[in-house]
Amino acid sequence: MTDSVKFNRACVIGVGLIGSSLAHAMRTAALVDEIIGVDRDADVIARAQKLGVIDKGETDLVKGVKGADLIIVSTPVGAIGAVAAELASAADDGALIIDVGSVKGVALDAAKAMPERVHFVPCHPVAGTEQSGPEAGFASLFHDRWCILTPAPRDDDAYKAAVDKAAALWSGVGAKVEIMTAEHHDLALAVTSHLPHLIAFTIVGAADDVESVAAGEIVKYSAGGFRDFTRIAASDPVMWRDVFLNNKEAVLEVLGRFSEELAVMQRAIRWGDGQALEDAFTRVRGLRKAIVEAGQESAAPNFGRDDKPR
Ligand SMILES: NC(=O)c1ccc[n+]([C@@H]2O[C@H](COP(=O)([O-])OP(=O)(O)OC[C@H]3O[C@@H](n4cnc5c(N)ncnc54)[C@H](O)[C@@H]3O)[C@@H](O)[C@H]2O)c1
Ligand SMILES: O=C(O)C(=O)C[C@]1(C(=O)O)C=C[C@@H](O)C=C1
Repeated sequence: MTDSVKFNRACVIGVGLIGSSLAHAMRTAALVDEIIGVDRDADVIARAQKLGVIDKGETDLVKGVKGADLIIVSTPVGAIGAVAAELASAADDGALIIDVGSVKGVALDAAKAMPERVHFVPCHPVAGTEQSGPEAGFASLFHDRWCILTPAPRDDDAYKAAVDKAAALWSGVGAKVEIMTAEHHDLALAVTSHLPHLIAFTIVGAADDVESVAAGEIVKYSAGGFRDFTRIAASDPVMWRDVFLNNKEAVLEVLGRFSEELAVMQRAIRWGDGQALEDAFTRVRGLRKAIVEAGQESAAPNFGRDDKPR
């Protein structure tokens, strides 16, 4: 395992929340000399440059990645395949390519399709917020958070070294690194991230549909639980559209189980079965305790981080 790592030129493709956070974090940790931003939106490039997130910017990927020894694909998941296909010929020999997508099956397919001269290591930092765009990024986003790597099945030494380098990069920005298969990642994250987002989008939508409760009342009485759901439901629609389209099977599997549990609750409420409700709530309360003890809970609303712009 490589202990420390340093890049000459990083190219961040998709300079939004995660791309700009990684740019800030790499700069803070002195892991890179120069950062080039590539985004399909020229306005994002202009804003990122003004904020000092990137040194130079480009809307043309082929020009932007020239000379980069590190390429970070931080676009929505639905764009990873097409971006990787361009990188197959545009990236310099020996370049390390990572993505940060929330679904790993699609990134693994892209990594497998890469020529051997470049090294694509799929990554997912399990850290984020409901905000998007270059203004939302901050250097400490990845501190003490997990970053999951799902490497391609390549056993040549150059690829193994690239996986080590990717791990060292994430450690260098404060993350804890874990390696697993893309399939396992996508099922685990369907449970811990994708289904919760789907539920939040649905709950907030359902509240909006209850015509006899005025919108003003929803705002007025949103002090606790519902307010937390509205934060999650404010997440980027394009990002989440792509997550659900690209992790269809795992999400449908956990959604099926959720629906069964919900039906059990519905039945207990209908029949006044207090014991069933109490037993179910007691069982899940233990999970929250375990998460807090493992230090994985975040103190909303600003995650306890001083440098997070709000
Ligand atoms: N937001 C989170 O909490 C979070 C956490 C971990 C991982 N992720 C993953 O990180 C990735 C980026 O998410 P984000 O929240 O930073 O999104 P974002 O909307 O803040 O930024 C995405 C950027 O990508 C650009 N883009 C889109 N398609 C492009 C293309 N084909 N070529 C170049 N640029 C393109 C957009 O213009 C935008 O600036 C997603 O894959 C997401 O699943 C997000
Ligand atoms: O805290 C939040 O706002 C998040 O939604 C972050 C979160 C998550 O579900 O935990 C969202 C998507 C990612 O792929 C990783 C992290």
